[in-house]
Amino acid sequence: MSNWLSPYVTGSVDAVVDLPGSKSITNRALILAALADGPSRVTGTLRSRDTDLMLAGLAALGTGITADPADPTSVEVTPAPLHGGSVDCGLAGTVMRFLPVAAALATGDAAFDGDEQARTRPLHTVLDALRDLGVSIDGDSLPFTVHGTGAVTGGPVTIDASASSQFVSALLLSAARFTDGVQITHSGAPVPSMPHIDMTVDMLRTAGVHVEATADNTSWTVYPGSISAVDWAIEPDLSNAAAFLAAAAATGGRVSVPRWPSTTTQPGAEIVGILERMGAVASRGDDGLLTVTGPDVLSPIDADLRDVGELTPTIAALTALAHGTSTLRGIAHLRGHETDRLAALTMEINRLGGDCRETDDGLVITGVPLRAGVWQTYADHRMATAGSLLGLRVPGVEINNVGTTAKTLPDFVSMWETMAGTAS
Ligand SMILES: O=C(O)C1=C[C@@H](OP(=O)(O)O)[C@@H](O)[C@H](O)C1
Ligand SMILES: C=C(OP(=O)(O)O)C(=O)O
Repeated sequence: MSNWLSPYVTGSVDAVVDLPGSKSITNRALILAALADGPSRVTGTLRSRDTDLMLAGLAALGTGITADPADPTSVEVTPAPLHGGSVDCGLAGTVMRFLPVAAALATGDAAFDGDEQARTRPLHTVLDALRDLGVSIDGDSLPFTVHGTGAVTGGPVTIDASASSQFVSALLLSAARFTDGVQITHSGAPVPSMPHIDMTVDMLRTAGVHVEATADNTSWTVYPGSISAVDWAIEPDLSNAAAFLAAAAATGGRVSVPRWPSTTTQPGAEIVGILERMGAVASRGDDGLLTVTGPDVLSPIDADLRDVGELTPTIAALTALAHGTSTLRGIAHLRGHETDRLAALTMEINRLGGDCRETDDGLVITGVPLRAGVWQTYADHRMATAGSLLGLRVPGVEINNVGTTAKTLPDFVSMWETMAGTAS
């Protein structure tokens, strides 16, 4: 795969970057719309590999999906009784975990497969939970087949969700349509990415679903009932915004992101506080314009990223540019993301002459002078954006397969080059 020379800036960036919709909110809205009691319109839909796979998967199972030809981010979703079909999950966690639960409500066999690399991502927890809830499934990882009978009994189920919050979100999203709803008990090490479960609960409530969660983050109940059709307006993707805001921090420059929500369930919003801890200054105007201004020198941090693991590649790249040693903890579960992100970040930062060490649950990174080199991405969109961040400060960083950013941000290269002032 070809390499892309990521832009190097001698000064600082100064840009306004408008981000497309959130992957996480889009794929939840699409599932809820497909299971709702009437048609829904989703506006600001992210159109990227992960979300297009969700659209295609729902359509393959019988849901009516119509994108406005004049504005593909405006999508009409018309629920229909689900039937069997073939679903490609790509490398999308939200598709491989959320959709099988909806497919259990179908009449017929739903066959799931995905990228080679997706076959090793943790998945059996959600399939075992479905089995416990009365669903017949062949397989424990991709590829597998859900034998839907048109109904799921549901009821109590105990799972270990310490490898991914998506196991809980997956069950919650479809459970109102189970005959007995669901009562999930988590048993195991703490659940990562908790704000993503809060996002699921929040969206279920918006769709009129009765859902309860205990304060200790170990059990959730969804009562059986209908899911209301909702016209969903998707917020910009704040996790994708993080890499651009981090560019301001890395270069002592300024990046603004319009339409930053005043309140949000997206964990990506936490990037602002993290950048402030590293020395940046942030403000949000009444018009929703969030601006980050970078410091002359980046300070190291000691941060528990368990809730915001998705931000790790961005933060790790920044700490490799900071003056001092940073410790990132609480992120052992990143070994089951698109790739083993702890190993990948260590390998690639060190390949550029950096000083990164893996621990049991994270990374220890010391900022040292870096050199040119090829940054491998392991089919991971966030590895590509992390390498690009280093490329702003280190001349000659080439990103292998930058196209992997299409997973959640197909326009990444042009947006990044425009921000850096190198767009042709
Ligand atoms: O539910 C979601 O939309 C997500 C949950 C998180 O997964 P994990 O809990 O596996 O970290 C996050 O990292 C992923 O990018 C999106
Ligand atoms: C972990 C991620 O994705 P997925 O939804 O595929 O788990 C991510 O986008 O950082």
